[in-house]
Amino acid sequence: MFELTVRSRFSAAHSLCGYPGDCARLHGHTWTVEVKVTGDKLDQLGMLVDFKDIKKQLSMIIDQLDHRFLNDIPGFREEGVNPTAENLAYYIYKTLEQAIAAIREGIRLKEISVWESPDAYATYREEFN
Ligand SMILES: Nc1nc2c(c(=O)[nH]1)N=C([C@H](O)[C@H](O)COP(=O)(O)OP(=O)(O)OP(=O)(O)O)CN2
Ligand SMILES: [Zn+2]
Repeated sequence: MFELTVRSRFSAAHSLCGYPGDCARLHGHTWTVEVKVTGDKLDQLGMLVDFKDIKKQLSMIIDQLDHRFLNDIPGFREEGVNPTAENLAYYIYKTLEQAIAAIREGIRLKEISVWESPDAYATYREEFN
């Protein structure tokens, strides 16, 4: 099994409704997003999948989040979901899942991690048999 990892960053504000402290107020982070992709077979170039193809998918979702108020993004606002690191990891996973699998047969999105700061991050993954 091979595993590829690509990271990117974006800046965005959020507030955590109902949070018993400062994080309920408007504030921002430089978020880091990490994508992990797995699969068994390399292509004729010796790649599981071109990093560029993963970066392209990641940059599309990053463009939708960068310099935004995350609470206003559909998926958070409409559902009344707080844009925590956990919920962002889930949101990005669900947004990228199909597009990553479509890059090449036999590869799949393993997990998404989202850092709020260099010291704190959340990961979402789905278990497959
Ligand atoms: N499980 C989670 N806990 C917290 C989240 C989260 O998304 N998931 N988010 C927050 C707030 O967004 C908060 O801004 C982050 O707080 P913290 O990690 O403490 O980061 P700071 O930059 O404020 O660091 P300090 O060391 O506290 O100054 C809170 N919890
Ligand atoms: Zn925060």
